[in-house]
Amino acid sequence: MPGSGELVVETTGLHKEFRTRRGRRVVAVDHLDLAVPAGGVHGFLGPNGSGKTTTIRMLLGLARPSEGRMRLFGEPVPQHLPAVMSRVGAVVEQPKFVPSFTGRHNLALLAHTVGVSSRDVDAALAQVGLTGREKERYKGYSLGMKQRLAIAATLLKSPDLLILDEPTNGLDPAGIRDIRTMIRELGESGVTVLLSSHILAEVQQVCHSVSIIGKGRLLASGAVEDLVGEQSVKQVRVSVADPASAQRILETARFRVTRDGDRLLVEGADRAEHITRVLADRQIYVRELTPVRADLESVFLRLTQDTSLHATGPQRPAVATAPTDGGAA
Ligand SMILES: Nc1ncnc2c1ncn2[C@@H]1O[C@H](COP(=O)(O)OP(=O)(O)OP(=O)(O)O)[C@@H](O)[C@H]1O
Repeated sequence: MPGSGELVVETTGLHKEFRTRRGRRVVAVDHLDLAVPAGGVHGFLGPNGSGKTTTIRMLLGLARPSEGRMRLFGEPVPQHLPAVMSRVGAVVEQPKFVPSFTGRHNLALLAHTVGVSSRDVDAALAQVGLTGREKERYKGYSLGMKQRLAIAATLLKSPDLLILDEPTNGLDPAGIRDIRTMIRELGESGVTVLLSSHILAEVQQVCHSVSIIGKGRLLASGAVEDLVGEQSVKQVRVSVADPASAQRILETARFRVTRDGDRLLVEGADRAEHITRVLADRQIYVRELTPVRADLESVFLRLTQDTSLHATGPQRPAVATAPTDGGAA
């Protein structure tokens, strides 16, 4: 196991450009600095097409970077990939299982090739919650069960790092919940999980830390709590007897107000006193006034929407959030 404080995954200035058949340049990953600490679940978040899969493919030696450096467990890759690959499990695409074989038979075949025992097969099946379903044929498995078997296959060699690329894609809500629980348990068991996803609400419940990317660039990274705290929307939720009148009064006083059921969301968390006074002057008395904390989803939306407003160019946030006003073409 890596020591505490050690980075399991690290990229510095990682850059990848593709050329389309017509010769157009596509920047898939733009000078990306990633730092994934040991232990727990790290979310690798970004909208579709933001460069997550390309980054993961480069880490695994499946694509060649145009520029930049990468390390896994402190070792430079792809140069030292053979030395560290035994510690890495990855589900990037659906592995090829034999449809007519049972789940267990498929895993046993793989176990044979990686040289682990049938006891390890049963342990991996138990870890992904397939115990009791292992004697069913693979072709009868639901998408969620297939995904779990794919993860079980990577667990056979007891990896220290598990890389999962959009593992809940195409699953129904129950399947998503099952996979989420499983990922959380894996993170708690000491495995470092790098979980790529564009589904934010999902990730917030599972991840300890995240890196958020947009258009191949790092927009923010750090502990979920810190990101949510720093990027808080600076709104207050106001409850009054007559929200419609209160909204009119506050808007006249140049506050930005939105309706939230029978309450109001007012921008300007630092102006709580002013809000109370403006309303009291018109005989409207505040029953509740609470600051609204952002969730990861609203942080993500704001950050990724901001990137669409700025030209592309390298940004290197030191620790937490990247400035969104520094992009240069
Ligand atoms: N082989 C390729 N040739 C040309 N462009 C590519 C190639 N692979 C990826 N791209 C482009 O690179 C960008 C990043 O793609 P990538 O698949 O890494 O994003 P992603 O964040 O994983 O997206 P998704 O969530 O949709 O899987 C996209 O614009 C994509 O079209």
